[in-house]
Amino acid sequence: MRNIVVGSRRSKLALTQTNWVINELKRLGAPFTFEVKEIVTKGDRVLDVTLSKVGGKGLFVKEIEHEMLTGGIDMAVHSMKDMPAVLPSGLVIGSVPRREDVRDVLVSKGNLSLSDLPSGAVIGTSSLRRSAQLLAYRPDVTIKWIRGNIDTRLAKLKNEDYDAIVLAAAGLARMGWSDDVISEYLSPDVCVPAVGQGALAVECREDDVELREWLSRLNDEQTERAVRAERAFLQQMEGGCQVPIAGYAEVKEGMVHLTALVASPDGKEKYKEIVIGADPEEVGRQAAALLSEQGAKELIERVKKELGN
Ligand SMILES: NCc1[nH]cc(CCC(=O)O)c1CC(=O)O
Repeated sequence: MRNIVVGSRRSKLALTQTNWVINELKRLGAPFTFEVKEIVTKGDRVLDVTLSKVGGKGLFVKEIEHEMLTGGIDMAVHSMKDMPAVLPSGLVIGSVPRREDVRDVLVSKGNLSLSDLPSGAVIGTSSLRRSAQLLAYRPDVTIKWIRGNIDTRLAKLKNEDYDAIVLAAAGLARMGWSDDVISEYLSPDVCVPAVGQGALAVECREDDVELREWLSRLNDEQTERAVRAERAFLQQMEGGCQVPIAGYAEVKEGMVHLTALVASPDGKEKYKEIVIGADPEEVGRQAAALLSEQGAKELIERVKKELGN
């Protein structure tokens, strides 16, 4: 029986997601044995600065992809949100399993909602996307950067001077936290989720026909089409991690409904559109074109220049 070596980051979330996929494949009857190989990525080593400053989302997947291309591992499970819009040649996303809750959630001291937090409240996040949208809704709160995995952030909320933090509902659920810790599910109208949020990407070599056959059985077509639209939008915007970008699609009666957003870091400038269509990539490109026309492209160029690249 073929042994599939599955590369995974060492974090509890990564290992949980990896083991979930392995168990699903076993349940479907895949004729493989599985072995998990832990890989420490640059994103895991650099914990002291915001991600946007050290090179963005590619940090969590680059080393894993290198091992896959050189045969050290056969497959890897990533949070879709951490995947750059374009994959290296020779690798594919072999499966997009059914998506978890896509929403961001507020976890606050005293169980207060975003509108009930007092003026000047300190909210912890290290996501430009979240901070821009929080500030757009509540310009009177203070954003304070916070890093570390989900458990670390919850501990920091308890022990440090944060009044609230924002996390992905999906991460909390996968880590086994009860929704009792959640003070408010933020509506996608208030905080548009990140491209790929709540979804997984199972990556493998393009020419691994045998493994792809089994991965395809774990694929959820609606999630896949939604994520394709979001990622096509992300690719067109080419904003990297430096500008707040959000994209969230749903498939309803066969049509892809994409909400796309680009904002300034202070949340004062905001471009947002909903595009509906049958072809995911086309929907993503259309959303990018619409926002660009309105001024999002100029905003991205301006922010890049201000940051000196
Ligand atoms: N930013 C890191 C990250 N990458 C994936 C998740 C878990 C949720 C998901 O898959 O969207 C998280 C934690 C979070 O944002 O709260």
